[in-house]
Amino acid sequence: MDFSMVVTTLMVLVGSILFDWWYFLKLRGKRLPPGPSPWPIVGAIPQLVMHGGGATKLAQSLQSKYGKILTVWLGKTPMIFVCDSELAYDALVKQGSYFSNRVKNSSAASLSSGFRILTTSEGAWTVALRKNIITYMLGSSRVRAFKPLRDRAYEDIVNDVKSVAAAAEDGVAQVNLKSVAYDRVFRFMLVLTFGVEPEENLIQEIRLALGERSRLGFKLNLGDYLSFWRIFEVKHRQDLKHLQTRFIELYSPLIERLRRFQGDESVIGGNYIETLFQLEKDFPDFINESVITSLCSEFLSIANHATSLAMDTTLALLCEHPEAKEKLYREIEAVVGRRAVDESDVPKLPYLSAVVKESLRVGNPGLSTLPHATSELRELGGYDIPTDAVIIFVLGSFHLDPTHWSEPSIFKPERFLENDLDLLGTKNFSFLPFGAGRRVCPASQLVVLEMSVVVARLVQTFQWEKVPNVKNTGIGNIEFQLLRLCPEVPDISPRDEVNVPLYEPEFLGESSNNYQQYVNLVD
Ligand code: HEM
Repeated sequence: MDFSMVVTTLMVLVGSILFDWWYFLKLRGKRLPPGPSPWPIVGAIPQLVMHGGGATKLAQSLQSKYGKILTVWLGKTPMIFVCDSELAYDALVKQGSYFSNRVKNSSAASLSSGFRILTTSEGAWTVALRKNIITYMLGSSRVRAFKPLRDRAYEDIVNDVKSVAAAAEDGVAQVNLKSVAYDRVFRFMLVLTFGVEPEENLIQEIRLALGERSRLGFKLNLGDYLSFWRIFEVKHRQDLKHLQTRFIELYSPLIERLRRFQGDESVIGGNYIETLFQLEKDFPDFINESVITSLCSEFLSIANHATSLAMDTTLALLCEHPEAKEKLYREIEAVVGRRAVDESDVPKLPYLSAVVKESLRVGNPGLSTLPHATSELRELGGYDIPTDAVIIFVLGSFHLDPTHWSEPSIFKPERFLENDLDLLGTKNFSFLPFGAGRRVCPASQLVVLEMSVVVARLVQTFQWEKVPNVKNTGIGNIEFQLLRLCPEVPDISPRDEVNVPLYEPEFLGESSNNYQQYVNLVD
């Protein structure tokens, strides 16, 4: 490095430290919620590193000292954690139009084609994307229309587990349910996205790339909080760029095929790409191949982990509470009998619904919402919330709040037979697994249906027990990610054989094509 290079680097370093310091002092002047005193320049980053469990877990551990709304400084940025359900109601409902912005950071910028995906964008574009996903992908009529695809996924999950059981010598096998469920949910989501199940090697390539997206995208990038640190993240930014190019390579044959052969009989109509082509007509300047690619990656990655983790966690909780598992089995036997549980049975199975809700309460895969931001300086709980703050609603704290729940950390599905709490917090916010307000998760109906059927079929088909002494190998809760590693790898041994009915093709929605062709295509 020559002398002028050294001088320039030093000047950039000093300049960015001074900028961060000025920025920090500007925000320190506000009446922010209390929290640990920030260190100069770095804020609470050293505490975060020492804690090792991520910022949300750190905030939860500080709650008893600082109260239910607190600030943890990451470098120059205040992260405000709302651990109280009533304050969350104030922010997400009463002041919902201000608190529904998203936070911009460097990884999100690269992975979202300049913040044009649903989880990062704002304004008219967000409204259009939400409307698109709610009306054409996840709304009730579309959920009904895509039922045949889900039926196939349910059957595949049970069959995959059966083949593990069949291969076991003594009838007892170990199965990693998270990975079985992930694989089938992923394939289902691929068909929903592209209208066809891609060839096996392409599926594996997409899966690898999405794994890399989670790893790079949800990593805490210090450069977002300490400007000078950005010079150490050049490689990270290059990796993100390469990854986006890789996604374009992987998806473009699938997208191109849909563009060229619209109405192709072998494709499931109403897929995500087709809805994006429609959106392209309304927003020609806003959407392009790179944006479509980012939207697909978002759709595929947000959906799979959370759902398969939630299924896995529910089963693990049932294994820990055999009396609840037996009660569920008896309910299914009494109401459904010896045939496989179908989605249409779910409303007739109140204990199943209570099990799913209780699992989402104590083991919610999303410990918190995605990060929110305000569109202008607002007040919450008597404190200032500036536009530069990152705001996290800690759903896990609402769910374990002793003022709302008796014995909050105990798994007791019966409590949901006695209360009338729904999934969207319409009664109160003490139970809020999918968030609320303008940024509420649009997939709650789909997720609960999938969880209910998969858990019911697995309980009616197999005896499950937890493998003793399996330790959590995990990485725990990663910041801003709807991910939670579940330690359990349950043991299975087959119950009496259950006759899963052969798939009956049915209505697939207005623009859909012949299901049998789809079956031929994927078989
Ligand atoms: C157990 C499974 C799931 C849980 C617990 C869950 C929960 C959540 C939560 C807490 C949020 C953040 C809300 C906020 O920031 O205020 C969210 C956002 C979102 N979820 Fe889910 N989710 C699940 C599965 C899914 C699936 C399967 C999909 C898609 C098929 C999906 C699509 C989305 C989208 C697109 C957003 C962003 C909404 C926006 O920014 O406007 N989620 N989810």
